[in-house]
Amino acid sequence: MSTEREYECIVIGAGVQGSFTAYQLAQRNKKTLLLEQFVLPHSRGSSHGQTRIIRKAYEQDFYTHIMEECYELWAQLEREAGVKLYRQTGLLVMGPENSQSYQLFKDTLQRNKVPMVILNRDNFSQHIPHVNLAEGDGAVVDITAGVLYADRALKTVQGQFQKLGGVIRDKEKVTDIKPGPVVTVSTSAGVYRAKSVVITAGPWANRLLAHTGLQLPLKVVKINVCYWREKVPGSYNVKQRFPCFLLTEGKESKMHIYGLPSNEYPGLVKICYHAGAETDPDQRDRQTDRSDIDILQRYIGRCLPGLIPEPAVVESCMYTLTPDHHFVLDCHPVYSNIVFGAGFSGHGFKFGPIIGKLLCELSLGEVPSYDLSPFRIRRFQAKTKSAL
Ligand SMILES: Cc1cc2nc3c(=O)[nH]c(=O)nc-3n(C[C@H](O)[C@H](O)[C@H](O)COP(=O)(O)OP(=O)(O)OC[C@H]3O[C@@H](n4cnc5c(N)ncnc54)[C@H](O)[C@@H]3O)c2cc1C
Ligand SMILES: O=C(O)[C@@H]1CCCCN1
Repeated sequence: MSTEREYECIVIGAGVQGSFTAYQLAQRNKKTLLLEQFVLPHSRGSSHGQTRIIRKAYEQDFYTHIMEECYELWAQLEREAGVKLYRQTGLLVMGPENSQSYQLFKDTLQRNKVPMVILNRDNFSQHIPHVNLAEGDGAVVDITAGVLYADRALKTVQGQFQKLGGVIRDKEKVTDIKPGPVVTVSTSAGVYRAKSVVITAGPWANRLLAHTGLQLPLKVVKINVCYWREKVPGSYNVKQRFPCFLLTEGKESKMHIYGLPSNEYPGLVKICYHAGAETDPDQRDRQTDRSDIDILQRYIGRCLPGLIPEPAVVESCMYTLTPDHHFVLDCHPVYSNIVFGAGFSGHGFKFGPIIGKLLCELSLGEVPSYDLSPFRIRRFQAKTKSAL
């Protein structure tokens, strides 16, 4: 086999997680191949679109802790590539004052001394114009939060990987993985071998893992990415310092509604529902459920009076959900040189740099920089079907 087909590591899937993993490996001077089934860039997975929220506000300390270093890694990439990837806007968290979820967000921010502001009913509209705070809701702002320029970030990290000598082969679908001390990876265009393989296939994770005899309890859902028109252009604009926002569990829904200031499409504010209907990732566009849009319309009509409660643009994206909505970062239980990152459950983008670092460490057999117990597959126990 020629040396172009032999690598120290092969990463499968060039979304945000695979791209950062490949970049980390190349930074460690590992000869790395990044394989992608579609022509890059594409909009058929989970990492496309112009914007994503970055925040330290979480219900669990472990995410807030990891974000400390993650912000630094984003800034490092910005400096290295000379590109702006992050814009600070703050994140407004709103939710029933007495609910567990809202209190957890607030407590985690306070306990971890994240710069924050607690708003009360009297000063709320002064700070956040054009938003009606629902009866009984509390409001707190994570000052550190903001927007990541997602498409630009992906292009940047892939470019830096290539500058370090990394190889990207797109339009090459992985069709088989043969485990062993050296792993053999077959694609639609050839056969490659590597000491280790990292699977970061997003919604297709279980398709790839099936080749290794492992299945994870993952559910793929389609998200309708909705943009809503401002009645007065600029009212919710990033330049007016309108923040990202997030609703914790409320009356209307068990999950969150969230939004980002108008930015990428002038006059349009991105507001979505944090849940969707199940889909086959290859049949995404055949899933036409719009019940989330009804919920959004009702919320916007009630609480965001400066928006026309009819979506102006609807795009599509997918979440890959785990039962507890925490990520999966682990080594294969039988083949330790096969590593995977999956189930990012609609909140993984901001963690890209650190997930890349952790998957790189796992694939090199190193002790990971953070305690991975919340992310290991053993938490699923009976739900992890293994044919092994
Ligand atoms: C609407 C929406 C809003 C979100 N908002 C936020 C947010 O505000 N903040 C945040 O942090 N996160 C957010 N997320 C979540 C975040 O975007 C995802 O967690 C993240 O993009 C997942 O990346 P990934 O690399 O795991 O998956 P993907 O981006 O799907 O990448 C997997 C890649 O693997 C490739 N692949 C699959 N099978 C094969 C194969 N056989 N051969 C070769 N290649 C293959 C796919 O084509 C794909 O490119 C949001 C997600 C959505 C959908
Ligand atoms: O990861 C995030 O920050 C957002 C929060 C709301 C749902 C979508 N993802």
